[in-house]
Amino acid sequence: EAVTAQRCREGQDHSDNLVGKETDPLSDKLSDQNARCKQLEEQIRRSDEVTCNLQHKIAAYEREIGMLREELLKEIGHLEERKEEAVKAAASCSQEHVQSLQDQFTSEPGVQHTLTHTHTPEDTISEMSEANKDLLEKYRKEVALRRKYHEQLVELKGNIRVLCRVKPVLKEDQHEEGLAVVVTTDLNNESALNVVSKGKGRTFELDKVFHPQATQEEVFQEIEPLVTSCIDGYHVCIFAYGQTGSGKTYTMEGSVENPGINQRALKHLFNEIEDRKDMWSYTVSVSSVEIYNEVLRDLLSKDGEKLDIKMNPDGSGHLHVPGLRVIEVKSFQHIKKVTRRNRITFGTQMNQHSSRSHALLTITVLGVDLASGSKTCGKLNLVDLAGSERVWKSGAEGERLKEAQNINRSLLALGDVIQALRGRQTYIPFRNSKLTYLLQDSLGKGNKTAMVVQVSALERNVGETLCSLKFAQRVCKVELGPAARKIESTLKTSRARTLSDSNVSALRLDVQ
Ligand SMILES: Nc1ncnc2c1ncn2[C@@H]1O[C@H](COP(=O)(O)OP(=O)(O)OP(=O)(O)O)[C@@H](O)[C@H]1O
Repeated sequence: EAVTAQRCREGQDHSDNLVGKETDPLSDKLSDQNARCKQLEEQIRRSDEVTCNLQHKIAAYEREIGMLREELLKEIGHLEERKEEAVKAAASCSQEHVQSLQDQFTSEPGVQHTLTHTHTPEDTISEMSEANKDLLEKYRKEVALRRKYHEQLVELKGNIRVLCRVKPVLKEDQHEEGLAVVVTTDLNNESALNVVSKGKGRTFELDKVFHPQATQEEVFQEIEPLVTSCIDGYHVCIFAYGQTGSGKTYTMEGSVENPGINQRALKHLFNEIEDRKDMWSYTVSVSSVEIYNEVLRDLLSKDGEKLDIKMNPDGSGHLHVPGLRVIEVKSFQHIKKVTRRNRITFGTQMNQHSSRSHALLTITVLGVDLASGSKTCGKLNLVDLAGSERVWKSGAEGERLKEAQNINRSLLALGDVIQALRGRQTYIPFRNSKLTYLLQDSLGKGNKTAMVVQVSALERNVGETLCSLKFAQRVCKVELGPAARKIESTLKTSRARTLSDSNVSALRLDVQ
């Protein structure tokens, strides 16, 4: 029995040893995994800390930008006040001077004789014109300072800005299905937009989001610095993107009572030109084209003449559109007369008055500095794109299908160009559509661009809203490098460079 018991104990020890041998590696693995988990938890904690820090930094930068902007505006206000004071002081001083001279002439005939010999009226006039020169010089310096601040402000904001405008729910939307509001803005964060789709929430970060009640003036205020840049000799492109009926035309053209970006930009442009007339002479000209089914038409010609885009035979390397009507305009009223548009519109299931063409209004501003004779050439492209909805949703067939396919193809080409810019590719496919070909000199390096992405807040449009916002985020991540003024001495070469640079990998893209 004792022997049996001894064997049993030995057997037990043996099987314990076996189990121990099998479980040892497992518990080692377990403790390895536990250590790894702890490491990962530590990493997550550190990443959270970094994210939190970055969020604080971003908030601080945004506050700083806000403060800088306020300071700049104040500074501009002060400069304006100082300019007015100086001009007033100079005017009253010269009046007093003239008055006292006249008094002396009339009251003391003897003085006339003395003055003729010691201080002639010509001397006085030349003194006064010297004083005026001084004032003009001061004024020039102030304007230059103002421009510098203005450029800093634009640089601070970045040279490709993606704005989003949420269309308010209108009475005419009320009778249809899918009326729940699924797109919301954030009161505390003016660059965030929340979209709920299939029960899931998603937040998009853009440069600026306008809530549905935002006014036309509020939208324009964001665009205004870019319009001013165009007078300073930059190439600027502002375009509206979004599904049919999302408010592109409302934002760009607006209504009679509530004009949109186009009219406000033109008014601003002519006001600025008037303000600078003592120092600069400007020539403003406009052209207007429509791209419908990949056919380019001149909207300023009587019968919408068909046009083509070609390389300029002058060897400068930039594009031109032979036969395009370019009309010189003298005032805001004049420009309104010549730009009456005639876009091709057809009804689709999405919107009775949907515009199925891309419309481009281009304003060229040539400036001559009266003092130095140097010249600038700015260009403002205002682009109202055709609806971005996917073909299947617009219920298109036959002609309409072809039309929708062309629209989608050109918007896709626009996306590809942006993707290529983002990816620092050596080849940028500008030629894949008439739209991108025409926008070539506004989308490459050295230009300033703002895209207003229009979205509907309603559930029934949520698929298109998500598509538009994804497109917007792609654009948002493209950095075009510092913008470049087009000044005449370097105009030819810089323009040529702008075009050819777009085709090489020299783009300084800072993509996240
Ligand atoms: N912010 C807004 N406030 C008031 N009404 C608006 C606003 N945005 C759009 N609308 C109205 O919604 C309707 C559709 O807008 P709009 O024609 O601008 O859309 P769209 O995107 O240009 O369409 P399409 O692609 O067909 O040109 C119009 O009646 C317009 O007046």
